[in-house]
Order: sequence, then structure tokens, then C-alpha cells
Amino acid sequence: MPSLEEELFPSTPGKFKIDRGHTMNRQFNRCFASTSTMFLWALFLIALTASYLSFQSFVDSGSRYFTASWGGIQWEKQIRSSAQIHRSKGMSVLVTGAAGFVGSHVSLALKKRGDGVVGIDNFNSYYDPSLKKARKSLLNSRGIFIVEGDINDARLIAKLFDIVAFTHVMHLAAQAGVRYAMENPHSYVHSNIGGLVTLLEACKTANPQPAVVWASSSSVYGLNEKVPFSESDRTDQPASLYAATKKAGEEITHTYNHIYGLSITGLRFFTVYGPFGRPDMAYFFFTRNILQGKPITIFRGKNRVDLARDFTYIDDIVKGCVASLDTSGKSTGSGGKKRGPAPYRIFNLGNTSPVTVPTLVHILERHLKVKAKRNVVDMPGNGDVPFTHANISLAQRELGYKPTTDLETGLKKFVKWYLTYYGYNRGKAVH
Ligand SMILES: O=C(O)[C@H]1O[C@H](OP(=O)(O)OP(=O)(O)OC[C@H]2O[C@@H](n3ccc(=O)[nH]c3=O)[C@H](O)[C@@H]2O)[C@H](O)[C@@H](O)[C@@H]1O
Repeated sequence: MPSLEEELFPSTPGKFKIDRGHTMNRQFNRCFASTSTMFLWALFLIALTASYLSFQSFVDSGSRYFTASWGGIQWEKQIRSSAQIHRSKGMSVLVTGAAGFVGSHVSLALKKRGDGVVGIDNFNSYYDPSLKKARKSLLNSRGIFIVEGDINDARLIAKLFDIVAFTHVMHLAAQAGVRYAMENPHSYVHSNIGGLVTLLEACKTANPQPAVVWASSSSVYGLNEKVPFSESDRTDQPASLYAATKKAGEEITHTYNHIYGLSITGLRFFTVYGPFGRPDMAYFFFTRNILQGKPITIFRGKNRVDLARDFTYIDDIVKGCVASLDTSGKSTGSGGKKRGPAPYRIFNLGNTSPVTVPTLVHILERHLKVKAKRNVVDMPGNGDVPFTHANISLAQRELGYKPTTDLETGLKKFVKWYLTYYGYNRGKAVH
């Protein structure tokens, strides 16, 4: 007679072969035995699945508990305090990319006039994170808390909306840089598309929904030749993957406006520069190289034509951002559903007076009192466009936007900051 163990775990299929010489009773017993075997098997599988699932959720919550850099009573307290509004009819703004160049300046301006500001930044190493940490310290000293986290982290973003009923989101977190897109294309999709969608999902679900103002780019005008660039011009021939992801952002935000009633304002920034700027941009690393006596490479367009940019000073951009928040109008959705039409706007924020790259270098030389070692080469096919020039009449009309700083004045302020921050010590950080 086979043991129970042998019944449950037959070592060979032959053990279940029916012996023709056995009685009906024996066959019934066999049948009963095989039904109970199946039952026990089913029980075993259910138990196995259940324990696997609970183990998974333990691992999940456990790993978040042990590794997350966010959460806790103190953390929530800092967020609430940072979001507090100190003026009548003020706003509470979630600023993404708050340790970034534009993000840090906008955060400071909002806080200064009494709005509540909470920042979020992932402090990635696309450029020197110590500069981001320095911006963070500056913001902290003014009572602005920056959450260390990624906009792709849906749970974190949802948590922030649980803690604060943000009236506005100033979305400035992005993978920036035109030429780096050839080196690391996926980082652009990750931040500028994946991150954007994660953020918009949270905004659409939030109750009340915030109004969203976000950074697009002048690069969406791509290879257009008609100048100056107007918001109604075509934007379907981007020259870089960076530009393509920003253009995609404009389409994606449109769908969230259309389906969920989110108020959306997209700002096409034109080559923003100034103190605490981005070290990956030409004016910044030209300054460093000139001070260190290293050569700089100046790109030149077709037929030896100089490249030109509508360089825009940071303070003018900040005014445009703040005016966009002030005039954004309300989102109309609730419970993830649209309740009526909401504003969808796009504005150029430029300086509307393009300057060539060689002129930029001349101005830097004058302010630095050092001669540059020039290396002029034909523009490589790496995503650059030959020129940019903003038509800003729409922003002027709707936002009261009026840039007041020309490149000469703006670079003087930048150089003053650069020398204070890094010192004359050949462009190396002194702190
Ligand atoms: O306004 C915009 O849409 C974009 O402005 C800048 O992009 P870009 O204008 O290319 O700024 P830089 O990288 O600082 O280049 C400025 C000019 O210097 C030129 N350049 C750059 C690098 C170099 O080594 N040599 C050189 O001549 C470029 O061709 C360009 O004409 C920013 O990097 C983008 O993030 C932003 O979206």
C-alpha cells in the first residue's frame, strides 16, 4: 500500500495506472484519493502565491522604509512650514528643479513676496552637484525647503499633494542642454517626457487641481528661418532630441488641459544666463576657460556666418515666470474629471535682440580683462540651430513682460558673481 507521501508526490506516473483486476470500490477510492490530491495541491498553490505576494509587499514597503530619503514627521513639518503663505491672496507653489538655475531664482522671488514655496530636485550629476547644493543652502537660508527626490517618483509627488494643497506648480525640472542629447538620449525621455507625465498625473488627480506653468524651450522652433519666432509659427522640425522632447511636452500638456481641465502655461525660454547659471552653457564655460587660459571653441554657421542667440537675463525670465503664475487662471477639474474649459497658453520669453557668439566672447573678454584663445570651427551637426530671435509681443500683452537687461549689463553681473563665487583663482571654487 502506497504511503500518503507517495500518493501526493508520485515518483513515477505509472503509480497511478489503473489495475484492471480491482473492484469498483477500489476505483472509487482511487478517484476520491485523486480529488483530494488535487484539492491539497490547490491549497498548497494558494498558500504559496499568498506568501509570495505578502513577501513582495514587505520587500517593497521595507525597501522604501529603509532607503527612502523622504518621509517622517519632521520632513512633513518642514514642507508645511515652507508652503506657508505670508501675504493676502498669495499662492503655494511646488517648484520642480528648485536647485536648478531658473528654479532657484524663481523660488527666491516667490518667497520674497510672501508666497509659499516647496522645492523638489533630484540633484543629479549632469553638472557639478555642488553648485546645486550651494543654491539649496541659499534657498534654505530664506526658509525654502527642497525635497530631495525625483519627479518620476509618483508616490513622492502624491505625498507632497497630500501634505499641501498647492495652488500652482512651477515645473522647471528637466534634462537640459541641446548637444548632450546625442550622448545620453534616454535621460531626455526620462525627465522631459516620463517625469512630465508623472507630474501631470499627480496634478490632474489633486483636489483642488493646481495651475501648471512649465519650461518649454526656444529650441522648438528648430530649423525655422522666419524671424522673429512667433508662438504661432510651425514647431515641427526640431534639430535635436532635446527640442523634440520639449515639443512633445507641449503636446502632452495640451492633452491634460483638454481631458482633465488643467490650466497650463508653457514658456519658451531663450538661452537664459546669469549668476548661479548652468556650467554646461557656453557663456559659463567660456568664462571658466578664458580665466584658466584654456582655448574656447566658437562654432560658425554655413558660409562662415556667425551663430546668434537671443540671450535672456535671468531676472527678466523670473519676472515672466511670476507673471505667468499670477495670470494662469484656475484649473477646472476635480476628482480627475474636467468640469469646464481651462486656459492653455504658450509664450516666448526672450530678450528680442539677438547677439552673435563672437560678440558674446568680446563682452566676456572686456569684463574679465583677459584675452580669449579662440578656436573657430564649423558648427558640427549636433543639434544646434544657427540663430534664435523671440517675438515677445504676446507675452508683453498678456503678461506685461518687458525685458530690461541687455547682454552687456547681464554678463557684467554674471562675471561679478562668478569671480565672487569661484574667485580669481583660475576659475576654481574657493569654498
Ligand atoms: O533657449 C533655448 O532653447 C536653449 O538655450 C540653451 O541652448 P543654447 O542656445 O544652445 O545655449 P549654449 O549651449 O550656451 O550655446 C550658445 C551658443 O554658443 C555656441 N557654442 C556652444 C558651445 C561651444 O563650445 N561653442 C559655441 O560656439 C552654440 O552653438 C550657440 O550658438 C540651453 O542650453 C537650453 O537648455 C535651452 O533650452
